[in-house]
Amino acid sequence: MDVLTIRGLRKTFTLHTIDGRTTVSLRGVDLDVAAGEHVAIAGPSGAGKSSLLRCTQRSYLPDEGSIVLHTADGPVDLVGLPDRELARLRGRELGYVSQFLSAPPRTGPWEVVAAAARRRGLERVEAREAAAGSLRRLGLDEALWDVDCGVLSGGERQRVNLAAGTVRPPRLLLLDEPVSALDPANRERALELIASLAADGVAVLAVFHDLDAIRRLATRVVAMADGRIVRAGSAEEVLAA
Ligand SMILES: Nc1ncnc2c1ncn2[C@@H]1O[C@H](COP(=O)(O)OP(=O)(O)OP(=O)(O)O)[C@@H](O)[C@H]1O
Repeated sequence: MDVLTIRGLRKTFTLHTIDGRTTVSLRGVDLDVAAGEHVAIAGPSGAGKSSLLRCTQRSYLPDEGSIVLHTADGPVDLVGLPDRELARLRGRELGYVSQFLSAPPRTGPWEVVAAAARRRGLERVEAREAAAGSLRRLGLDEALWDVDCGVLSGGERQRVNLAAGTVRPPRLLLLDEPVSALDPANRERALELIASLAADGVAVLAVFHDLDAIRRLATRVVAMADGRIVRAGSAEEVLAA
């Protein structure tokens, strides 16, 4: 069952500060991601990997094409979706985990992750419990659960981010380098958590620079170059090429 259907996606940036020069980041991308699939996007710097994730999250608005999320209420094209509808979907069905945590001031990890669980439909008490389970699973020291996220280390923040993205997982989860700041033991916990999402039917679209993570997690790899998908297949096939 497809969760995400992308067709003819194009994105060009106009650099107003440099005489209106343009950079093309996506030159017509077609991609499907099914429930329980983990699709890793590989490719050199500047290939368009993050642009593809950001267009799907709709933090970038594409110039052309469609990005259809097959939600509980039927298919929805995220391109052109009104902001209110988009905000509702981002809470419940579309998750995005970047390298960086953006938490409101003076909130702690437990509160941040519980708020994510509540947006996905859990009641207050269950949300707190689910958040505690996620933080524990990612090995975040309990002494840190109520401290201001602003004082956490990069690796601690990354785990809070991942816990918020995966607690009560959404239908489609976008991951942009989610384990880049983690030490080996915590990286291992995080990869195990991400691997377990497939069993819940979550569709994952991810960018990892780390080839070992791609080999372990991806059910399919798509290689991008110069704004296009140039190859797709198993991790072995695509990474060998
Ligand atoms: N906000 C932006 N403004 C202008 N140009 C951008 C912007 N975002 C991306 N680009 C351009 O689009 C192209 C693709 O960038 P993108 O970040 O998607 O590549 P990437 O494959 O994720 O690279 P990396 O692996 O280095 O993160 C690049 O040429 C980049 O300069």
